[in-house]
Amino acid sequence: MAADGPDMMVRASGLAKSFGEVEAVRGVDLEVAPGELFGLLGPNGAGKSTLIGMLSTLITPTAGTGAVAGFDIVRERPDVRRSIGLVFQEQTLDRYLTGWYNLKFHAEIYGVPSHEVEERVTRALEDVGLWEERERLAGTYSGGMRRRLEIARGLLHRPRLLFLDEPTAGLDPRSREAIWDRVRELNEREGITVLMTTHYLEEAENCGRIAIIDGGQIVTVGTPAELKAQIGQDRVEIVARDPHTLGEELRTRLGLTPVVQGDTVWFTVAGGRRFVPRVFSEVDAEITSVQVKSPSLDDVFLARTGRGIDGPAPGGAEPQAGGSRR
Ligand SMILES: Nc1ncnc2c1ncn2[C@@H]1O[C@H](COP(=O)(O)OP(=O)(O)OP(=O)(O)O)[C@@H](O)[C@H]1O
Repeated sequence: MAADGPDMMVRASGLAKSFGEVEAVRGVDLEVAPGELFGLLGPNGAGKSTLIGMLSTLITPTAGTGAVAGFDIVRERPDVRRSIGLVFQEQTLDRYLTGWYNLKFHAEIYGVPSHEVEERVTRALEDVGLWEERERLAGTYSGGMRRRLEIARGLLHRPRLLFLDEPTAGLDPRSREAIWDRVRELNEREGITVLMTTHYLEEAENCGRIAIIDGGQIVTVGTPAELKAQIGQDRVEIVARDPHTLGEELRTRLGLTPVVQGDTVWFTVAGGRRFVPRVFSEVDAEITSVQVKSPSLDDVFLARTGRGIDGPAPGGAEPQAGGSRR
């Protein structure tokens, strides 16, 4: 790595991994710049963990190449490992040690110089807001606190890049928010590059850029705003006294394909706000209220993959190839 650091913190080209018949990751190209807070968004089984596993050198790729912090993920494994912090979904803390000793123990095992252990453990606990709780047994921590302790552990060797695999999965909203506060701080204040996976759409909104991954392939990459802008359509929701009549009028007089749900009729259209006056001038049905909603990441996911993030893959277990739906 050059003294001033690599131009890309993560670079993958055609990266692929098969487990027997299962093509978990099918040729991923990805670039993450230093300082980014980057999210991999995809449903269960999309290949997120396998991709992070390859980038963190724990899984050997079947094909393609990758570099992390400027080091090759196959030929320069120790250098990659020194550059990254890893927080995986499985919990591996010792419940019978205090927060402090969990970190001290880890620092010693992983070769942090002994005269630096105290300072690094202190700093890592402060970084995740657990300094006050350092004397408590990890087993008495809440789920959110344990996850923060794991993040602290991932920071002990001062990595430039932090991989977080579903860091908030299974946590309540308050704990999720606390984790996010810390992740944002680490990213903004400390300049640590963060590559995280999530299947929560609202969390993906917090990332600077996201890649939507489905069926082992990246189907689109961009800032949340860019991805939403590409959809180009707003959702107009109209509550009406007689929604079926309104739906029929929207179809026949304005050429729309509205959906009637209860007392609401909705449709998508480019420039929704500018379109609404036309609805009022063209239809006779009585309208109670109108709402225009900009596209959400849910809409982006639907448009890019053909289903909602929690929905089943079309055609059963076989993952959907992204290409045909772009
Ligand atoms: N060690 C393995 N052996 C066999 N198949 C595997 C292995 N690891 C992952 N897979 C399969 O590869 C595909 C991608 O899995 P992966 O765990 O990477 O997805 P994911 O997006 O991280 O999902 P989740 O959010 O559920 O962890 C799945 O079909 C999974 O069953």
